[in-house]
Amino acid sequence: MDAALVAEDVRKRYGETTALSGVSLSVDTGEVFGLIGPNGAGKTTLVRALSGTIRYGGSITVLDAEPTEVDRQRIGLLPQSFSPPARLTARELIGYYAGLYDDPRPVVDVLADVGLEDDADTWYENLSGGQRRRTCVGTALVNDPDVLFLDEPTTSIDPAGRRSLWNLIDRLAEGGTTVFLTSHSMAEVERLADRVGMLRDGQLVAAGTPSSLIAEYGGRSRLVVRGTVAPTDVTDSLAEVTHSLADATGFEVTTAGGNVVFSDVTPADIPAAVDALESAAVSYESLTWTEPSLEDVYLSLTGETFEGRRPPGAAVALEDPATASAAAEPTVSADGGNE
Ligand SMILES: Nc1ncnc2c1ncn2[C@@H]1O[C@H](COP(=O)(O)OP(=O)(O)OP(=O)(O)O)[C@@H](O)[C@H]1O
Repeated sequence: MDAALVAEDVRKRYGETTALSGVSLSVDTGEVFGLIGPNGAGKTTLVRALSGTIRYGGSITVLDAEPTEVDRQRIGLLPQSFSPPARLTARELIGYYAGLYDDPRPVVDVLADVGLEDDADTWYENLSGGQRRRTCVGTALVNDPDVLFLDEPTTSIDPAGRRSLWNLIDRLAEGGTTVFLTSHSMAEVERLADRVGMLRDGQLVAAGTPSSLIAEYGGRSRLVVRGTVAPTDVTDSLAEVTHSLADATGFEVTTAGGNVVFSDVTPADIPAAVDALESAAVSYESLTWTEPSLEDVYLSLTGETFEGRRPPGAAVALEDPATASAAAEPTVSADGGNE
């Protein structure tokens, strides 16, 4: 497949600050590439370099041309911060941007794409934060771009609006649009991106499909048995019990903070673990199965933690051991993690 974007050894300094130090990547036509990384990692700087709005070192081609030479009709850019005139309506703003191109899309179609038909005639200053952001997304769609750069597109958009924007991005990609987006929402990137790049301190430290990154950096799936109590007539040591649980199931079993943890288990393995707990007469409060997610990849590559973060990946809490076998096919929220 043809590459729509190719970056080789891209470098950027702002005075003493190194924002990008040798980033190389390529994005295929029609691919959705998600760029993640901590604040200050260089994501916006890379979007700016790729979209031809800053000078940089190294080499970039977008649609086989240098970023500043590429036909602007073929590029759409949603910057991270965007401050249009406050007393233009959403319709006027999108119409203004449409007027910059020779062959723009009908403004009503763009308003429909971003779900603003009902608020199209409200001044920008009177729109909610999410409606404003959707207006801004609309301005990047007026020229039906072949390559679309979206720098944190869903910031301040509510869950329903976010989902409809995700569906829109899906449709654009299905139609052949190449999408390069940045996001702090791992759920968003996992949902949308064909491939993900992780930027840290101006360097691309990992890139691949979400599943390959999760397999490489996400850690292991686990069944956490909370509030465990060993059978006191046999032993009061949970550590001793773990040996019998490991022997009975063949899994690695450890203890952590009063919990028993089975590692590398699939949902189909849960009944065997429940049977082993019962045979060993271990009582417990609940079972939670977790699988690694992009969030775990992020955490492992940055060493950061998410405040108030729930356990990694899709979680299934099973209060009643009798229901454990039903967990072989757990319901997993597509929205998932932290936003
Ligand atoms: N115009 C500028 N002048 C000086 N320094 C800048 C400028 N733009 C960015 N920087 C610095 O470059 C580094 C990378 O910034 P950048 O905005 O690209 O990061 P980011 O990954 O997009 O961050 P965030 O997630 O917070 O949006 C940061 O240290 C930032 O302070």
